[in-house]
Amino acid sequence: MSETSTTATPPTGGSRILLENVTKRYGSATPAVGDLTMEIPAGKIVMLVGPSGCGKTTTLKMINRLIEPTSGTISLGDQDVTDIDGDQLRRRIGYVIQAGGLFPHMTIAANIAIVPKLLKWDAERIRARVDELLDLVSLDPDTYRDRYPRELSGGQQQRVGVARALAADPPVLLMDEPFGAVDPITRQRLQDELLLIQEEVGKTIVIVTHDFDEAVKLGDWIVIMREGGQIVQYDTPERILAEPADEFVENFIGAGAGLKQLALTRVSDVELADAVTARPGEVAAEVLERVTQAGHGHVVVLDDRDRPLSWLSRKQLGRVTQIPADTDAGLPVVSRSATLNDALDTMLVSSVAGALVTGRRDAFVGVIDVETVMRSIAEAREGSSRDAAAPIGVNGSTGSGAEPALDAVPGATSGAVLPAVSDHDGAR
Ligand SMILES: Nc1ncnc2c1ncn2[C@@H]1O[C@H](COP(=O)(O)OP(=O)(O)OP(=O)(O)O)[C@@H](O)[C@H]1O
Repeated sequence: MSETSTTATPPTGGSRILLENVTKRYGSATPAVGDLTMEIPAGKIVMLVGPSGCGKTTTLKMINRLIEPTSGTISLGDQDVTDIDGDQLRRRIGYVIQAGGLFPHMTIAANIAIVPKLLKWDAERIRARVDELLDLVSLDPDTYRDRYPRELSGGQQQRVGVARALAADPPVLLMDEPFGAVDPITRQRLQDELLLIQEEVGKTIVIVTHDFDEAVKLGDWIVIMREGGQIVQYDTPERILAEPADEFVENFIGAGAGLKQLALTRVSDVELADAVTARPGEVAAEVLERVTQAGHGHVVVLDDRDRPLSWLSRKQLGRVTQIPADTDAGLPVVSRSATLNDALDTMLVSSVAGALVTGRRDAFVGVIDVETVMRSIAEAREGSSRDAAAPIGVNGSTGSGAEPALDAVPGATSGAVLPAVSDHDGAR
């Protein structure tokens, strides 16, 4: 059983975003963002990282015109965003902020329905869309649609924030430190979920983060910025780790670049093992027979939505007459979008040196064992440098006028990094 997280063509597609010679001054002589030209490829996740105050949020908010650039142009697909009314524009660009930014006096359903209401969708269409989105972000619609934000955990609120941003199916999603306000375990889960959602929706996503590890995990591409919105390096996570552009990037990556490479391989990139499965209520002796015939040591018990409930050994099966419906709270479960790093962490608590792997809506897809992880890590190290096309990212003139395009020559740029351009696929 093996699956892959890579889709060559985005399912619904996002729009390419292009910033051309964009400058933002807030008043002082030094601009917050100076003469930035940057392409965000359609259907990809681009991470903006850099130290506090370097201009990440300013860059992000200029894309949906929450901040107006002092000069330069920004286009979405073929359209200059300054030609689009600000409100109209923001309906076409989903925006997610830390802690979800939900309106406390509105129910979850009403929060998600804000843009569809503005777009005057009829009530039935809105209701259906709200339920569809709650399901997409793994919240049960019947349980959550009528609750208020204060009745949800931080992670759940953040999920609703993502659902709200996706409500009118915008081609672009902007996220400002979306997972900054939740604990590390919830953050890992939300990151995994975002990757699974992206497999379904294929949006163009720009995410601001302080966290380089998050950038490595989520990004098809990473933009490393320094003060003034200066691009220091714009490349794939693999190449930034393998070939940091300079000392600033090295310092930013921090210690353990080798270990961080483990975060580049996902559970979905490796071969998963099959498992024998059973449902609560089945006769234990019959299940034991299946397990024995398959030459396995365990059975995975699944609920009616294929979510794992428990992972029983032959010994445990021998002690019961019927398969129990109990949920094992300590079950080692990992999403298929999780990194091998996450998987190893999870396995440490598992007595069978493995973990159960789940996909969309927490449905069981297979088993990953510790040998597979170790083998994949060794292979990933050997073959880490793949050629991938790099988008444009420079400060200063591109030297080519209106179209600072993919054939721009690195030597023609002033100051920053314009990586080599080759075939445009397969960031990971
Ligand atoms: N409304 C404003 N008025 C004046 N200066 C501002 C304003 N907003 C941001 N700045 C300045 O512009 C620069 C870039 O700020 P920005 O918020 O874009 O940085 P950032 O990289 O997102 O930082 P952080 O990671 O801390 O959020 C900073 O020096 C900041 O002080």
